Amino acid sequence: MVAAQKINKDLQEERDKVTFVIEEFAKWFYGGPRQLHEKRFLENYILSDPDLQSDVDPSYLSHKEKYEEAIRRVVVILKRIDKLQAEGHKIDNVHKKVLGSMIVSNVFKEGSPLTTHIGMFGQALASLGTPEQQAEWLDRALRCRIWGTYVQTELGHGTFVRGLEVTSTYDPKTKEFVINSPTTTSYKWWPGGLAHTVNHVVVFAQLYSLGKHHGIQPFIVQVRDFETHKPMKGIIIGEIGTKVGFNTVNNGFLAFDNVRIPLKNMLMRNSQVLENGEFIKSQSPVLNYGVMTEVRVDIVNGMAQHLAKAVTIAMRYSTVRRQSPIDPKLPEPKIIEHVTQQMKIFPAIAKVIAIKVAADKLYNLYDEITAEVKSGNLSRLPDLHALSCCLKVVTTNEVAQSVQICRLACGGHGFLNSSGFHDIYGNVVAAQHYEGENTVLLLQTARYLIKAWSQVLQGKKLTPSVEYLSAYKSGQLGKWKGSPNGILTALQAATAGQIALAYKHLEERKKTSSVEVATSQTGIELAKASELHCQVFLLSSLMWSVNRAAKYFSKALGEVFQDILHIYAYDLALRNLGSMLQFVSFSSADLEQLQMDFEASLKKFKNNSIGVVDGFDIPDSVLGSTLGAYDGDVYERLLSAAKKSPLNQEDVNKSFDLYLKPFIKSNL
Ligand SMILES: CCCCCCCCCCCCCCCCCCCCCC(=O)SCCNC(=O)CCNC(=O)[C@H](O)C(C)(C)COP(=O)(O)OP(=O)(O)OC[C@H]1O[C@@H](n2cnc3c(N)ncnc32)[C@H](O)[C@@H]1OP(=O)(O)O
Ligand SMILES: Cc1cc2nc3c(=O)[nH]c(=O)nc-3n(C[C@H](O)[C@H](O)[C@H](O)COP(=O)(O)OP(=O)(O)OC[C@H]3O[C@@H](n4cnc5c(N)ncnc54)[C@H](O)[C@@H]3O)c2cc1C
Repeated sequence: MVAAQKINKDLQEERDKVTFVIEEFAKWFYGGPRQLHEKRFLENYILSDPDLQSDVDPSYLSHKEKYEEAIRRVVVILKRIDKLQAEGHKIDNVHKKVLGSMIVSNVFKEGSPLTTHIGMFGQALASLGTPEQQAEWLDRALRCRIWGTYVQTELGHGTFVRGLEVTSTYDPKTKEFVINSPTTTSYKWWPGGLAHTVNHVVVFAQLYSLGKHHGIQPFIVQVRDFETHKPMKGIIIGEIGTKVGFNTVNNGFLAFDNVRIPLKNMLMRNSQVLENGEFIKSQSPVLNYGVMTEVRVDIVNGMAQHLAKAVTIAMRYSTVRRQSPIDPKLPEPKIIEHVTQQMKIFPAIAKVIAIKVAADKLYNLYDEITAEVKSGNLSRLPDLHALSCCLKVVTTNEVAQSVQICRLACGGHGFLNSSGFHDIYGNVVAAQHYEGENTVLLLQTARYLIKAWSQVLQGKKLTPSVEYLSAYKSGQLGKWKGSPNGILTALQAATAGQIALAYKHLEERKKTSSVEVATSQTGIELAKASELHCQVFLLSSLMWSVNRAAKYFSKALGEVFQDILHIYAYDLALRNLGSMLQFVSFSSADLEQLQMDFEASLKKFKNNSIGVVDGFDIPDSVLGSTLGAYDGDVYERLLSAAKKSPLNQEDVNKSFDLYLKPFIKSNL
């Protein structure tokens, strides 16, 4: 298909310079040839459905119409998936990821009202429900015959889950729970799909039984009638209004007026209530937080894909766009020739790879540790929690910033909706808020780091992700070397130094305050330490992966990975100089050299930059951008998109006769 396209000649000229086989890179990026093949098959199979070929640009629709169009598209896709499965094509986890983050993000530019159904409601049933409960609800949920969402946050509390107000009180006489929202602040608020889409919820509420409080527990509640879709008795439900993005996610509010549900509707894989009201405690209260952990892991993977879209747009546009002669005797260059443009885009390309590699490692860790937890071994759960929290934060923050930079790198045209940046940005910044507020999650990782430092002080052995703290304590880190490996050790020294300082100040504060107050007072340093620890993880994972690539891939691709690693490491070092200067000794010559090395790495990568974004393998139908299409036909696309504006469907708008003309006349 691509071969038949007429390609912009500047873009072709740059593609001709690429030194590696793009297909080899794409296979690596998607986890292997099978996965790449399946991804392409699914994208093509779903997006070619005639009912998705509508010429309607949803950004011109009203809020209500956008939702209705999103639901229409949901059903088209669900039918398509049903057909595929009926033909014997198994939808596995790989496909779910593809569906979740690529196709869905383009078909539903502002998010899908069913993402939390698949990603959270289904997951809650699978991980919190007993086998009997799964038999009753899970299969129907997976086949989308019931729709649900994950209802935790309230108007008054999102972060502090233990502070939620909705109550679930067991009535042993009727063997029912009574779910109630006692105050305005106890209204459930935010869940995706809640407002007008779902008919079930997994709701988190404070459990009371036989007059005793047993903390936050999950319950399944039907909120709308199967036939009429009207709210069930005692259910007050609606939508929370327009947002910065995510406008088709149908986020809702929900209150319960003493709603009765049967005993079997408490999800009892972990804790249980017996018929007589007796409460059986789970192995750990945090087992009920498992769905949040899983989604944090998914978010990291999603961030690599969002940024891949943004850099594909910025890179292709920068190859097609010509502006401002560099040498006055020569024609205007492609804007990618300006080194400042390379400085904006190439580190963002490197970040896609670093985040993808970290997400893969996190998925592996998630799978290993979840299997251990299922067999009753919770010992490594804190490792997973600490890593998933800080990675969720740092990747959402970094990607939000990089998407902005890519948008700005496209000049004025980047500000058009048709460029695609607006929707990518809306989806990314939403993730800075949801699934745990970013500062709060950094502080969770910090708890782990402080414990690790205390173990170092006691001479204990640490888990691999924090082993560098022992190396710092024994004076092995802190000498500057300008290689990626040297940057990693410098960053490790800065992180360990920051943790040691936070620990010291925490201990000092503990002399006059409680642990909790002292921890809160030390929050700024703790959050900084977590952020740095995450950067250490990202860089060390990338180094590990690039070294591995040298063994498994062609020499040409191995070199590209090396170039990417260098750009990533130099950029990271330059951005974190302040933190490193406190704990590592540099000369001004070292810093001058770092800047020169960074600039040289941009130059070295330049010829392969277009090849890498092509290797992200994002078809135009998924990218949805006038600036970033494969053929580089930017100006025709901009014009054609503008012509579709509803305002352009008539020569004169009625506001002229209604307002402007009378005004001009009245002032004569
Ligand atoms: C056609 C369609 C096809 C469709 C196909 C579709 C395919 C779809 C594919 C799927 C794609 C999906 C993509 C995503 C999209 C998502 C969309 C948006 C979703 C947004 C959802 C949300 O937004 S949903 C609400 C999230 N709301 C939070 O996120 C609250 C944060 N708030 C807390 O999470 C707790 O409140 C907080 C602070 C920890 C304190 O909890 P607390 O007070 O109980 O505990 P403490 O702080 O006292 O901690 C006590 C000890 O527990 C430890 N610990 C705490 N948590 C732990 C944990 N999780 N695991 C282990 N350990 C944990 C801690 O480390 C301490 O350990 P230690 O004592 O040893 O230090
Ligand atoms: C787009 C979107 C989709 C969502 N989807 C869902 C969903 O499907 N289901 C669901 O249940 N929820 C959902 N949520 C809710 C979301 O999970 C919460 O908004 C999020 O966890 C943050 O909690 P909060 O709003 O209470 O923030 P707050 O905690 O009120 O944060 C406000 C400020 O207070 C600070 N702060 C709070 N506590 C601390 C602390 N301990 N230490 C230091 N600073 C602190 C924060 O850092 C922040 O700066 C969604 C939210 C959004 C935006």
